[in-house]
Amino acid sequence: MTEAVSGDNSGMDDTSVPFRAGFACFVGRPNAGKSTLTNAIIGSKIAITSNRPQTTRHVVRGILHRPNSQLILIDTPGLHKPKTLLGERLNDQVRQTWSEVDVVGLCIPADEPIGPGDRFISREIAELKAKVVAVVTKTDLVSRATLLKQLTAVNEMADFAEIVPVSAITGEQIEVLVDVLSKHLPESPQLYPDDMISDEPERVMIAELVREAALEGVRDELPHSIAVLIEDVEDEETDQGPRKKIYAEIYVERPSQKAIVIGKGGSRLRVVGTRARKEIAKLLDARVYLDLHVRVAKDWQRNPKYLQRLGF
Ligand SMILES: Nc1nc2c(ncn2[C@@H]2O[C@H](COP(=O)(O)OP(=O)(O)OP(=O)(O)O)[C@@H](O)[C@H]2O)c(=O)[nH]1
Repeated sequence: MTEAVSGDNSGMDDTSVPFRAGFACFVGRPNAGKSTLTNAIIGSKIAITSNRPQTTRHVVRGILHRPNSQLILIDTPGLHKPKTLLGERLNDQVRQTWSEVDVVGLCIPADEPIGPGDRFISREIAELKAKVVAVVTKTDLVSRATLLKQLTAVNEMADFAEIVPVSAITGEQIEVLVDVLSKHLPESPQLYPDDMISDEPERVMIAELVREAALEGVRDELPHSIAVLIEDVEDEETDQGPRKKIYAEIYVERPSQKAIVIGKGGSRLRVVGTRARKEIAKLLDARVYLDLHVRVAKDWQRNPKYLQRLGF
């Protein structure tokens, strides 16, 4: 059980407490709430979330600065049964990430019984050098009694360093979780400068925002068939001042999917462009011009050439 107290040490200059820094990631079966939790902790929209499983593709990092620690969060895609080359590469990427972190937070939803998926992942991470903290997510969805039962079940499932119940939606216990994760980091000097919240390449983050906008409202029709490549980002001067000119390509697998993305007379693509542009402008804190193209790349999920181009 967690024994950490949530504390705001800001302003304190306590040299007797060693500085800790390192990497942490959340793992868990699809839909366990990993991305939402990462967002709640970092406080900025850097990992794509959706109510469909397996939407997190890229390893995204957020950096959390505290007076005595620096926690670097890595967001991994869910481990799943690989059906395509993309699936296999994603699983390799997940295992690679797991082997590099200091602390792993195993996310188990409070509102669903523990299943074979949770046990499978739990066994895999038990082999790692990392400390494993069990995170019981979505506590806002259950009663205290149900939560207590789930905490007991999690406690019996494996030997965790700690168990922390949280709700990413209400924010309950988020600070406690950060304290617990930070406590298990190794003693180390700061690894990144103070003002960084992410070292994910800007283009990957921009691509995620375009992808999210393109999927909005049509997730059922095109769940995994969309990928986005940022071809170029240019700084340009205009009469209204500087702005970023971004060239993005949306890849789909079939002409029918291209039609869905573009919509009648290009109507949907305009909405996608506007939505994505606003989000990108927020991310970059700049004026943005977005040039969007939709291309059909047959079976890109199975084609090593495309996968490489798209960064997998
Ligand atoms: N009520 C409630 N819902 C949550 C909470 N955390 C996540 N969810 C919802 O659960 C669903 C899945 O959350 P994600 O964060 O996308 O889950 P994930 O584990 O990253 O999923 P994959 O990317 O598929 O591996 C979304 O609909 C979230 O809104 C929470 O604390 N409370």
